[in-house]
Amino acid sequence: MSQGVRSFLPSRRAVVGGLLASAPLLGSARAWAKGPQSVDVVIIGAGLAGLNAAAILEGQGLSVQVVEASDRVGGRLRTGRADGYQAELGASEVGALYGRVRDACSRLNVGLTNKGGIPTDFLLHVNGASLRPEDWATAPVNMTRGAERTILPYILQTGLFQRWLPFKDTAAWLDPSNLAYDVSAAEFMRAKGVSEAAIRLADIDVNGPSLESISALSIFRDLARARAEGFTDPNKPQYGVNNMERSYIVGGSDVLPKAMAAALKTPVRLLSPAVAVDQGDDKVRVQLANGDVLTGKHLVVAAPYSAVRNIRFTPGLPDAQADAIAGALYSATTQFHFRITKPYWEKDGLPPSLWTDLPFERAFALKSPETGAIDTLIVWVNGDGATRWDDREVELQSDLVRAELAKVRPSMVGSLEYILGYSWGRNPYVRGNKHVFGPGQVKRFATEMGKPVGRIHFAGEHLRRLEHGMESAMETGEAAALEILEKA
Ligand SMILES: Cc1cc2nc3c(=O)[nH]c(=O)nc-3n(C[C@H](O)[C@H](O)[C@H](O)COP(=O)(O)OP(=O)(O)OC[C@H]3O[C@@H](n4cnc5c(N)ncnc54)[C@H](O)[C@@H]3O)c2cc1C
Repeated sequence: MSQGVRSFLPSRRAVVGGLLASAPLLGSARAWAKGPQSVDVVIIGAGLAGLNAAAILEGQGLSVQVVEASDRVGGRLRTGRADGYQAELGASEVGALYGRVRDACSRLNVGLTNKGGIPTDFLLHVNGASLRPEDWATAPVNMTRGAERTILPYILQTGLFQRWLPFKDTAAWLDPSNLAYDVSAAEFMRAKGVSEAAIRLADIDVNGPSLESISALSIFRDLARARAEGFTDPNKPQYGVNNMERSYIVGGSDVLPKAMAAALKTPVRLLSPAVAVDQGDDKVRVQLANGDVLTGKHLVVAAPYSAVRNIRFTPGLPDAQADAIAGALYSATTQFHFRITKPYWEKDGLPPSLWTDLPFERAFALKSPETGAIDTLIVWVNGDGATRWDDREVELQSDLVRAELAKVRPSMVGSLEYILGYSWGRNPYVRGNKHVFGPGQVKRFATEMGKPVGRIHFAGEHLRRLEHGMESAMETGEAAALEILEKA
């Protein structure tokens, strides 16, 4: 971890620790009531960002009403449960440096475990041929060139960008000297002499719509953060088998946001999408889809900018915020969970997981940490690949996945039972897995897009500075709460 980050974190945590120490955090069980019409702070969105802001503000004696568009709290923490099977459909890995998430777990008696699904080796399926990773460098279907040929396709994207990483400090992505990297990642690769064949393969793993549409600086930002967390080896994939330490929430990721919501004095108002915001001199009015109006002295908008796009602001927001909202780019992600009923890899003698250039992209066969048996297959599609299928229900998409798997790997036929799936691109209140910057967007609005506009404050992972994932949601919720407390 860079010195800059290390020196930053304790002071922030100390401030919030002090605030939370006085917070009455255990609420009683209650029904989801309609709630008050007028409060100190209205918060739009009951993901970790909104819930953390609410906890801090309530802890300081302010009255808070969180409104949530969907029928549940947690946003991108979503645990599916079906037929005795528990599936994380959103966030699951709690990084070693997630101070705020870990702190919230410990205050709310939410358990963490280090036991998660254990990854297994990949079979490659590229340009119509199946092959083992050890045969990749010399395979005729390997169309990459020169030194690229020795880099496994699932390491190409992170491996190359990690080798080129121009900064190690997690905060440096906002340094004006790094704006030269705010260009299309694909263009950046071409300028480095990377072949079109390698760009095509690297695109499969990009956590953004595509390498063409995402800024190289956006990738460098994430890699600098992943590096702080222990992902330092460019020869290993970012997922699976590297040395990053992780924990998982006992009972499922959604246990944490549920506990955070239950600890609030005023229950979260579910099924209440905010549709319009009117800011006056001394208050902000928030109109919900059912016509109800809530009034707050302040507002925290803790919904993804992909959803904030559908909220009308009067007066209109300044250019930086308006541009950031209109241009917000999210990586679609769809997952399909299968129970493995027969060890298909014993039939064909090949590695259990699959990495492919086919529409379903990747299939992770996971070993149970309890039994050691390989019992789960998670098919995970990212970016434009996921968007391509998002015109149909996930159940229909799962039929396509099964048909593709059968073509590539006949031994899988009759060995898998589909349990459940989820498309984040189809969720109208999120529209993707995470926010990324397009070429030129860091320069255009990264430093301005989260600044308060009068009584309106912004939070959510899209405004992350030093952190990522769940921790960034907590970080930005905390920042919005502190902005309001400084004024109150
Ligand atoms: C598949 C997947 C895997 C991930 N894996 C990890 C991981 O392993 N580790 C990690 O740290 N992070 C991971 N993440 C990222 C992490 O989940 C997010 O960074 C974090 O949860 C975002 O929190 P948030 O509060 O900013 O937004 P959200 O969780 O999206 O919450 C925003 C809320 O606002 C609501 N909303 C939207 N519009 C309105 C409206 N008009 N009115 C009222 N409410 C509205 C939404 O319904 C939602 O509940 C993953 C995400 C996904 C999708």
